[in-house]
Amino acid sequence: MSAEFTTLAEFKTLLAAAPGVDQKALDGAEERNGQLTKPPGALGRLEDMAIWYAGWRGNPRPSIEAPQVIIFAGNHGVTAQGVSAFPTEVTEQMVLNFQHGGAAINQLSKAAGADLDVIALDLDTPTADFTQGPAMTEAEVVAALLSGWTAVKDSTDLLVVGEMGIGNTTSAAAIAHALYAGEAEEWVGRGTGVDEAGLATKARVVREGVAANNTPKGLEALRCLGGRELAGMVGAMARARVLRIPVILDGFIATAAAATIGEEVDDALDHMIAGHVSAESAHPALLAQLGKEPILSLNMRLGEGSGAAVAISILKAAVACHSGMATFAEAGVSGS
Ligand SMILES: O=C(O)c1ccc[n+]([C@@H]2O[C@H](COP(=O)([O-])O)[C@@H](O)[C@H]2O)c1
Ligand SMILES: Cc1cc2nc[nH]c2cc1C
Repeated sequence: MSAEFTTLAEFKTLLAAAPGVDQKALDGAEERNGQLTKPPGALGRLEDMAIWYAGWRGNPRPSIEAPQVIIFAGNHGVTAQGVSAFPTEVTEQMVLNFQHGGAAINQLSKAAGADLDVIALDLDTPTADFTQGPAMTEAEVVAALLSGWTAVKDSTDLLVVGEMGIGNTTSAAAIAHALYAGEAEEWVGRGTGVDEAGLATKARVVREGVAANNTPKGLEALRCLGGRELAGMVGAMARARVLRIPVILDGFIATAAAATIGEEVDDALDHMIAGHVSAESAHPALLAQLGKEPILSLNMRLGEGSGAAVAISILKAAVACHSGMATFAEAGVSGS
């Protein structure tokens, strides 16, 4: 199959043409929700989640049978500046760990009944240090977007995209600073566990990176300040939109990646729900920018799609109630 897009402009055009929510299914799900054997609203946000899911699947009474978790891995030239508590080689070592089934995401995917795919993106060729200019060329970012685009299975009915990339909380902070201004200090956090000096270095690097790239916006922020694994996630999120597959967002890095397409196409994030708020200090502010309320708050800061993978079970519970419960009429229960 020839590549479906070869430039960022073509990618944006595909994303902008992707379908919206199925209003008929959404209305049908609302109506069904009102008939289920519970006081109105008694299942709280589970009700909203199930209706949202039904709308995107185009089915007022859906089920979740085939969740897919995809982890993208990439290396970052900006690590040369000393922005992470761990060395770059950990990215590749953790990819092997994912492949051997030894990481948290292996257990969390299994527990959620999800398939797990791991995609390592040119780990031997880190992106350029973005304090010196763009992290990626257009060809590089398009190649990573395509990896994500083609990784989503047609049969998937719920998608989690996660990442592994030493240094990528600095990339995500730089994207957030470029998109939403504020001070660099507000967007940096401890990542894998840097000390005070590391935090100050991260703020300097973010400030310099945003200035060196002339405060890029949208997909240019992804190209100039992101990394291959962020672009892989964006490609998969966009493909999911085309296939009407709902997406659960993971932590700080996944949310920053999503924000870049939110800037390009108004409603591009409507098929995405925030799985959790991570312990990375700027994640709450980033979620607020996107108007997303997280499902979980568990003080996690692992990445790998881990927080979103835990949230799969919550969404499954919501959809199971919505589609499996009896109505008042079916159960012979008196209404209010
Ligand atoms: O998902 C998050 O919110 C998150 C917060 C802190 C760290 N991480 C993970 O840690 C790595 C990046 O941390 P760092 O310190 O190298 O920038 C990367 O592999 C992420 O998956 C992830
Ligand atoms: C060990 C380790 C595991 C990770 N998983 C995601 N990011 C990570 C960073 C480190 C350092």
